[in-house]
Order: sequence, then C-alpha cells, then structure tokens
Amino acid sequence: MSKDWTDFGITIPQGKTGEVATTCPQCSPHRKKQNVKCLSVNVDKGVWHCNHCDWRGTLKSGAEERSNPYAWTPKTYRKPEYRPEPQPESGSLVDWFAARGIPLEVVKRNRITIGKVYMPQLEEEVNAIRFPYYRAGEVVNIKSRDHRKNFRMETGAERILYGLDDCAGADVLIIVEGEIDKLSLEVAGFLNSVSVPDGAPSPKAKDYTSKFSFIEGAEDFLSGFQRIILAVDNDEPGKKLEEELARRLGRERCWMVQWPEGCKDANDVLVKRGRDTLRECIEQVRPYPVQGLFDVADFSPQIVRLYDNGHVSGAKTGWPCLDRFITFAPGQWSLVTGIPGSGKSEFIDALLVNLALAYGWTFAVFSPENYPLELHVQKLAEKFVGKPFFGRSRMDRTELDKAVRWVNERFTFMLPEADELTVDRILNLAKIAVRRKGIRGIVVDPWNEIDHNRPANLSETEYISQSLSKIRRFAREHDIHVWVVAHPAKLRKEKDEAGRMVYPVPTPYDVSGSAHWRNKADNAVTVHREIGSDDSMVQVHVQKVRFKTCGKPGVVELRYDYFTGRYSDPEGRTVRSIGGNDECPY
Ligand SMILES: Nc1ncnc2c1ncn2[C@@H]1O[C@H](COP(=O)(O)OP(=O)(O)OP(=O)(O)O)[C@@H](O)[C@H]1O
Repeated sequence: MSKDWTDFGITIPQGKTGEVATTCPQCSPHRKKQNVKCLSVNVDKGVWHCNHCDWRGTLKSGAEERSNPYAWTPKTYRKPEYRPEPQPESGSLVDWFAARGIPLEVVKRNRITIGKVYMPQLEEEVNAIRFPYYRAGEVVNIKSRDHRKNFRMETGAERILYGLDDCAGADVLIIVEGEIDKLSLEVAGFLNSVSVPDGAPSPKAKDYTSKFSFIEGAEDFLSGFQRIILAVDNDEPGKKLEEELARRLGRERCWMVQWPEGCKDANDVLVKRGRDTLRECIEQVRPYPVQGLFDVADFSPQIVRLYDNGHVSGAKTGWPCLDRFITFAPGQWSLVTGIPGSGKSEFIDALLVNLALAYGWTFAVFSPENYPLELHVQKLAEKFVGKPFFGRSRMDRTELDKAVRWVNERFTFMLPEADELTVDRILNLAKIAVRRKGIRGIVVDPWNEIDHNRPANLSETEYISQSLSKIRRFAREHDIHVWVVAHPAKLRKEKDEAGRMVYPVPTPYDVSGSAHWRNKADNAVTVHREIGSDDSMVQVHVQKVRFKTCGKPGVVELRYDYFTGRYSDPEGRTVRSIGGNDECPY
C-alpha cells in the first residue's frame, strides 16, 4: 500500500499541488524558529527535502537513510575564468604600480590586469586591479582590489599562496603579507617569494584558523624548503602572522626580517629606500628564536607589549570561580590527577569544549580509554549541545549534526599503533596536527596507557624526568598547552572530620613514579569527589601554578550534570581560596 504525507509527519495544506513549502517534522519542533517553512515538497512528484536539516525522501521509497553524513568529502573548488586582455602600456594600471615602485615588465610577467569586478561589499561593479593566483600554470583564484582598498577573492575558489609557480626549485622561500610585497621582492631580485592569500589576522581575532587554510593544500610545497624567510608587515597583525607561520612551519627553519625604521613592509622599503636596501633586508635576516637560544633583542617587542598591556593571563576556563585560581597559557603543561572515577576525563573534555567555544582553540587528544571514538564524540557533543545523547530529552538530529561537525573541526584524535604507543610518537603526531590544524592543546589521558618501555640504562625517575622534559619542550616550541592525566599511586583511606573512611585528596607527589611530576609541571590540578555519594559536586584543587599571572593555589567546587557532562559554577560555593601570604596546603 502506498504511503501518504501523514505517514512521514508532513503537513500539506488541503488542495495544494506542485511545489509547497511547509515545516519539517524532523527539525522544526526543535528549532527556535519553529514556523519557518524549511521543507520543500513537490506534491505531484511525491518528493521532499529539508533545506535546514537535509532530511529527504519520496512517498514511494520512504525517507532516505543518511549513509555517512559526516564522511570526509573532497572539497570542490570553482576555477575562475581569466583571459587577460592585452593591457595598455600606459594609464591607470601602469601609473598605480609605478607609484609603488613596480615597473611595467613585472606587472606584465605576473599577468596583472585592470577590469570590471562586482564588489559584494559595495554591491556594484567597479574597476579593480586583478591579481591572478597561479598553480602549475593554471589560474586557481583571482584577488581583485579597487582604488578604495576593497578586496575580493573569487567565490568558491581555492585560497592558495600567491606566486607558487615562481618558487619551483628554490631552497629558500620568502613569505610576505600581500601581492604588492611579493612584486616588490621581484623588483629587488627575489622571485622565490609567495604572499599569503588573506593577509594577517587581526590582533583581536580569537579564531583565525581559516586564515591559514592554505597550509593544508601546500604541505608538500612548504616541506621542500630548508629555509623560510618571514618578511611580513612590521605591525601587530604582521607579528601575529609571523608567530603563527613559525609555529606551524617549524621555528628552526624560519628567519625574520627587520625592516628599516619608518618602513612597514617590503613595498614601503622599495618606495622609500629603494631596491638595494630591500635586497639588503632580505640578505641580512636573523634566525627565528628557537628554544634555548635567546637574545634580549629576540623578544624586545614582547617586553614592550608587556610594559604597555600588563600581564596576560592564560585562557579562561569558562567557570568564573575557577578562573580566579587557574588559567591555561600556551607554552605550558598541566598535570591532572585524581582517584579513579573522580571525573578527570570528564573535566578535561568540558574544559576543552569551553576553550574551543571561547577562543576557537583546536586540540589533538590521546585518550584510549575513551575508545571507541564514537563514545568520545558522544561526550563532547553532549557538552557542546547541553543535552544528552540518549533518553527522552536527547538532542535531535539537527543538533547532533551541528555538534558532530563542530567536534570534527575542533578535535583530532591520536591513537598510534600498539607497538608505537610512545611519548615520541604521540608528540610526532601532535606536531603534524600543529602544522595542519594549528592545534592549541594536547591531552594525554592517561599517562599509564603510553608504552613506557624505558631503556635499561635509565631508572624510572630518570625516565619520567626525560619524558616530562620532552613534553615541556614541545609545549614551548609549539606554543600549545599540554594536559597530562596521571593516576596517583595506591592511596589508603583515611578518617575524615566526621570520622568516615574516605580517600584523601591526592597531590602531585602521590602520582606514580616520581616527584618530578610536582617539580616539572607548570600547573597541577586534582579533580576530587566522594565516589558513591549522591552529591554531584566536584572539587577542583589547584595545587600548583608556576606563573602567578596564570593563577594561584586554591580549591573550588563545580556542579556536574551527569546527563550532559557539563559543569556549572554554583555562585558562592568556593570552598576556600589560598593565595598571597595565606598558609597554603600544597
Ligand atoms: N561529579 C560526578 N558525579 C557523578 N558522576 C560523575 C561525576 N564526575 C564524573 N562522573 C562519572 O564518573 C565516571 C568516570 O568519569 P571519568 O572517566 O571522567 O573519571 P576519571 O577520573 O577520568 O577515571 P579514571 O581514572 O578511571 O580514568 C563517568 O561515568 C562520569 O560520568
């Protein structure tokens, strides 16, 4: 028997035929805008499709099963048409470049033209200079720029580096911040330069991962250079671009340029000081500071920034009561301990979700206890949506889809083969994630799942010391925060104030292995609760904070919601805060 619309919960106004817009029984009841008619139905053909949640089907064969809605699908890009007409040898284009010290032959070689372009921000067609982005002789994108400095790149086209084809066979690559800077370097005799497609991130931007999307498609290209010169602008966004490029491409092969006083970028140098000075700037580069080798000159901008802006704390946890005691800064590592089942993993997951939401941070997570992976995604999705995965009030399909896509963008999971479960291997995988995804944090949960096959010549203490040093080095080198979850050695129950036998709050000194845990960690946190009690309160003991700008020892309570895995900050429930000259129990 053939089915009708009511079998699928679809409401068609009586007598309507042809194309009808109506609400979607799958997603509308769960949306804020419940009355929006997001379901397109063709009544005559008996087919439907929801423009919001992608639910589709036909009366004949029913609702379509979504095979793997989250599967990776290759990105498809549009290739713009670019047929440069011969340009006049004089006039506005030539004059514009001449004023910037770029001669006609360089404009011609780079096939730059002037033409009419629709500028969405102006909602009109204007005359604009057009910079074609070539890769292997083919135009992949075009940057258009009008005389008021409005920019546009082609819709749906891939964002790649500008000037890729000029660098084939070079050992050294120069990266600049704009097309004109790249052309300026050509004038100074350096063809081996590329410009980032989107300029530098704004100093206030929290999430600027999309500015670096060109790296993923250029991995092979970028890996071919022994030396990379970062010749970006001499301003705050330029500094941010320089730091992020060095962090992702590897500081050890990056070099920095110092522009002369009063010059902002390569083109400024060309115009104000001439091509010889620009050449000298590129020839007199300084190595990017790497861990362990610093001159005060290497970090003088940071000193001035510190003087001007004051101390910068770490990233806030998302729970104001806890923020008073600990914030998590890049370049550091934190020990997280607690008795089994105290909620260490839940707490870390909730923290990462908060950091991802507030700062756009991305993470690589080694958490074999959270496998199979779908269980881990379940926990992260619950925290993101604020609804459980199962049960009557669970998240709907639209919320699930949104959550899974979000988790996919923010989290990478590391699980090396059983015979490669070493600290080195995990850090190697994390290094790739830094380059590709710009991750800001790593979680190792727990430490004892790593294969600690220590060399015969090392004691356990020496081995732990070495491994923790590697972690510290990695955090600093890549400017990321590392959280290591480690279990305490066997604890004995003790009598509490009420005479009950309870487990004491473990300290970093209780962590199996050695006192190096306490000494080497930048921060130490214990997640503690009385297992078995009905109370959903969890204590977070901040037992060590190395840098006072990031916090101070103290204890707070958070309330745990078992169904969503979220923690909330019950106003006024701070157990005690210890700081300043107060006696500190840790
Ligand atoms: N405050 C709480 N109240 C009730 N249940 C909790 C609380 N915190 C965590 N749980 C539950 O306890 C279980 C263990 O949590 P989790 O895996 O985070 O602990 P853990 O400290 O990482 O454990 P392990 O040391 O065994 O790895 C989970 O089912 C979690 O939902």
